[in-house]
Amino acid sequence: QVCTQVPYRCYSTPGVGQVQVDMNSETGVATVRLNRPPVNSLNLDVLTELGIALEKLDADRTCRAMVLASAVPGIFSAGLDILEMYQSTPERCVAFWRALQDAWLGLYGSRLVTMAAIEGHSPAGGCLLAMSCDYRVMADGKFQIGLNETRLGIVAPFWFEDVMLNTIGHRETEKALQLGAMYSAQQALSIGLVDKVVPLAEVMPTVQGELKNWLQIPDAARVITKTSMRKQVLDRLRSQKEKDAQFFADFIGRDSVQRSLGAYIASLQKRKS
Ligand SMILES: CCCCCCCCC/C=C/C(=O)SCCNC(=O)CCNC(=O)[C@H](O)C(C)(C)COP(=O)(O)OP(=O)(O)OC[C@H]1O[C@@H](n2cnc3c(N)ncnc32)[C@H](O)[C@@H]1OP(=O)(O)O
Repeated sequence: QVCTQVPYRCYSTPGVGQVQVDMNSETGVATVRLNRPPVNSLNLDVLTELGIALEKLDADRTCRAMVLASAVPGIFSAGLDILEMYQSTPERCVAFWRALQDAWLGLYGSRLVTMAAIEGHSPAGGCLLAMSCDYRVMADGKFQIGLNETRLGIVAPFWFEDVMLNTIGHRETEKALQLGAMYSAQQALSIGLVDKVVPLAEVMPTVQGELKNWLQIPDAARVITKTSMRKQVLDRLRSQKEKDAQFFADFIGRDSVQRSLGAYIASLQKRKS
């Protein structure tokens, strides 16, 4: 559904879609909010919606920037939906992985200025989304961010690794990935995983302020520069998408990986009781 009120255009019905897009055509800035309570875990549907939303914004010539945020308080995104990887079928796994690849290629390769407003926890796939933006502002306090895959007994794929390498460098990435490290906002700031840390209520105003700097730069020059910086990493996945999807399905289907995921799900539930 599309609402036509100017200057806002909504690509989804507010409060209904799992990926809500508000486009302000006066400023050229779109706000994309993940909206899948309780934790914005990324399943096949959300990833497909996100991929389509990014594609539409990229094609919208009035759009110059996108803020990626959450409609769920306290959570940016809990990462990939673990239930998509646990006791699934190989066919579903491949479809799920393709949707993730496409959403990521759309985000990392976007011509728009992209900013992550991290107003909550951001593990694994959530951290990947944030790192794939051009700039990150995170709320100070109890929230954590990082690629924690090894703690689940799974492995961050090479393109997650590439994005982290390009964000925080080789040494920090080696430690972060092996340990499955989760960082507080202040720790994330100190290693360059986020660009600014502010109180929760200041995250959005800070993002809007920073956007002004980015939007002063002529789009064409900035986009050529961004493409040149990111092309190698994008091409590495583009050239082996099917192989990567098949590898994911095979890896996830292993008994040992399924056992690890089962134990991790149980530990999440136990934490609550
Ligand atoms: C070689 C390469 C080959 C390929 C190898 C494979 C590569 C795969 C790459 C993987 C990337 C990933 O993103 S893997 C995903 C990693 N994500 C995580 O580890 C996040 C785990 N979640 C948490 O830590 C927490 O939930 C957190 C996000 C901080 C929020 O804490 P809260 O206390 O607010 O909420 P909780 O009570 O814990 O969670 C609410 C409910 O949501 C569920 N839940 C939480 N996270 C979930 C998730 N990611 N997927 C599904 N469900 C989730 C909980 O179980 C609860 O379910 P109920 O009990 O039913 O209510």
